[in-house]
Amino acid sequence: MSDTVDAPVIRADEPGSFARSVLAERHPALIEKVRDAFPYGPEQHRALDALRDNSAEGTIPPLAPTAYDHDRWEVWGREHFGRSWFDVPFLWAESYFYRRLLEAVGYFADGPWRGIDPFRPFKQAELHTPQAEAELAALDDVLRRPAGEQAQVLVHGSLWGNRADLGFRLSATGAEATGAATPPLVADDAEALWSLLPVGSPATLCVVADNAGRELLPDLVLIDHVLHHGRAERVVLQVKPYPYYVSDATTEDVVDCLRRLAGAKGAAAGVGGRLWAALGDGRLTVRAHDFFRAPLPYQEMPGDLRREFAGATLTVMKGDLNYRRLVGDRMWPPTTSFADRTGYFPGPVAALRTLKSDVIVGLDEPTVATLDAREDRWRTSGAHALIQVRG
Ligand SMILES: O=P(O)(O)OC[C@@]1(O)O[C@H](CO)[C@@H](O)[C@@H]1O
Repeated sequence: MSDTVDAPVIRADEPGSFARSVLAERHPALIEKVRDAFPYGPEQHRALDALRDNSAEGTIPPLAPTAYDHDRWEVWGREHFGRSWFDVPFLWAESYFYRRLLEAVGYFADGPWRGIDPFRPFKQAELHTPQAEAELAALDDVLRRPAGEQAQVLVHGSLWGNRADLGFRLSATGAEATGAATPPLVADDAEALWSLLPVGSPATLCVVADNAGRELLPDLVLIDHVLHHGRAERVVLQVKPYPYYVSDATTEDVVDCLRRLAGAKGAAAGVGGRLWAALGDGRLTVRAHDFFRAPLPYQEMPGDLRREFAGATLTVMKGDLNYRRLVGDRMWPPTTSFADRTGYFPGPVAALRTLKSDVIVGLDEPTVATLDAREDRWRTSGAHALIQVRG
């Protein structure tokens, strides 16, 4: 690891970079989308205007001393307050932007808007699109196939479901946004993943969720498969403790998805019913550890979370943000070993991720050469995906 540990931390200081486009283009667009989705009052409009102006040009302000979780952000933000949003680590800047956005809409304040998820309308709409309907109907066929085939299809469903996040679609176009064809994976350790969960083993699977809506639905279907086919005795689903990165799943989103499944027709309803029962008898647990909304890499996880991961037979990290936190949000040479980068992780870990930011490790030379030769933006377009496992 030591030869690559100095890979540059990703920041948004370079005009034209992906990170810059997220802060300078996606974030202002998101503020307007949230503003339009709710009948907010003048105070919230003023706060949203202030956040828009500040995050475009200003320096990063600390939270007010009376703010919810002020003390934690004082520590997390010590080195960054007072600097430009573009000069601090990209991971930190995005995370703090979401914290400030919640503040602006009154999420933490006493009053009627407390606890109202500003992204909920978008997450809910996703559950009722024709695509979601078709994906649920397709389960009638998929769940009749042999178990091994189901496993293969469902892991890909969960993987490509990651392409569906709203933050990504705020700037993606064409095939990137609609998610047309799915090319071969740039790394595919699916076999290693399933070998860690043999049928009949007393495994505990931990799934660290990413997005709600159209990603969480296939995640839940995959979890049902694992429990129903005896590949794990227990599953722990980790979600975010508060709304984050637009579409990230919270407990409320899990409940919405379960209701959607249970209320669907055919095989999907069976999945919903089984998962509902699994929550009732403790085979499935939902947790929302506080660290999942920290602006930090998993290498800095606290002891209790470390112990939790250590107790799992396998931890599956869903999505791009979890990948960045898992391997470190740096410009690694793409052939850097995934096993080395995740060596600190306290147990077997798998990443299921579509490529939507600059970070990438664990590729072989020929794959990198082919991608470089064919596409300018293969790291960030969302057109490619991977399954990587460290056993
Ligand atoms: O974790 P997800 O949902 O797969 O992806 C989230 C994400 O693509 O959105 C941001 C840009 O809006 C990226 O920086 C980030 O990694």
